[in-house]
Amino acid sequence: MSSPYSKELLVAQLAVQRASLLTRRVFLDSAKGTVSKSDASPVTIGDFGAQALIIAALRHNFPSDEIVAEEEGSKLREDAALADRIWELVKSTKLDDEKAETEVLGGAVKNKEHMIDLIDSGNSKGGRAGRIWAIDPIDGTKGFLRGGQYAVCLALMVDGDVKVGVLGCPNLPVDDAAPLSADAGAGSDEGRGVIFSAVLGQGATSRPLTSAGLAGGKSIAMKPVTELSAASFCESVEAGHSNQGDAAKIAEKLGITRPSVRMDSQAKYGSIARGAGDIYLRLPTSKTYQEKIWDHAAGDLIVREAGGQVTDVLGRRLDFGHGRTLAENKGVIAAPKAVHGQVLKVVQEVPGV
Ligand SMILES: Nc1ncnc2c1ncn2[C@@H]1O[C@H](COP(=O)(O)OS(=O)(=O)O)[C@@H](OP(=O)(O)O)[C@H]1O
Ligand SMILES: [Mg+2]
Ligand SMILES: [Mg+2]
Ligand SMILES: [Mg+2]
Repeated sequence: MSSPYSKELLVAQLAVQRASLLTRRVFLDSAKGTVSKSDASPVTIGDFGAQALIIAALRHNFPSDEIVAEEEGSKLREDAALADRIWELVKSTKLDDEKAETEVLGGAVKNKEHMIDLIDSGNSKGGRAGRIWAIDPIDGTKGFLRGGQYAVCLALMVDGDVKVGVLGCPNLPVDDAAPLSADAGAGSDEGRGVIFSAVLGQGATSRPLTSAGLAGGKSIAMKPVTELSAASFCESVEAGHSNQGDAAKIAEKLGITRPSVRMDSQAKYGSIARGAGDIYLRLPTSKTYQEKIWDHAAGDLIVREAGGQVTDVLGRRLDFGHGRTLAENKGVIAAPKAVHGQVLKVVQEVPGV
């Protein structure tokens, strides 16, 4: 008998793999078709194209599941040139493995109109009931534009609980033992590109990102931390996304002398899950910003399945059942289970956090 969620895992991994290949093509292109959204954050043809390919694969396999995705298609109905560029990418990005491409992912998207409809269909409100997929087609879009790390993120929640999580990180080293670094390889694919995945209760894995079918996976685990002072921690690149000043105070109180590694996207969760780094701190910068579920769902499960604990700054589990946002959480602390309590205690000693 196959293990629970084996089909969901296979589809999610291949969908993330194909979408990651699309984003890689855009990453290498100097014209990324960037437009500004209503909240002034950027979105590119890579974000739209990756979202279309992932939703196409989900609709083919799980037509009645709901989907919460970051992007929407309205801009593409007003901007034909932009839609054309995305369509060129979407129709020409395929996995080399014919069986994976057609039998598992369902092959090519029919036409440009259908592509826009697919992009628009990730508009579920989310919630605590039923099967809901969360998609961030490019997490760390600012990093993607800067030449840094980014991640293609997909998670399945069932009744508000994350069951499957997959992260495609095209710019992280394939080697799980490579030290944590802000270096993103400057566009060279040599030795780079990894897919992290996890199923609840079944552990976490990493595998190389290839253009074929799925490459062999290896089990990953967080590194045991015996001395917190020797730990490495990572945080956001963007100072507006995480309070870097408070993080520095917390590191100092923990006796950590190494500077933080600033890395865009959920690549941070993947990096600590495989023991390249130890702790991920995301400290609120505003009282009103609500974290989005697609920015955390896959990473939360991958870290927990690799032996970590993930909470907010008040020590509460991240609750993905409140809708499109983590409305009842503030910030994120991800660390190996054995030291999470110590880190949380120090976080709570810093005034204002
Ligand atoms: N104010 C504020 N506070 C916290 N987080 C915010 C904020 N604004 C945006 N975002 C979200 O941050 C996502 C990028 O992830 P990171 O912050 O981990 O990476 S980065 O280093 O900042 O690029 C980014 O994800 P993408 O939009 O997918 O790039 C945003 O959803
Ligand atoms: Mg994001
Ligand atoms: Mg995004
Ligand atoms: Mg965004």
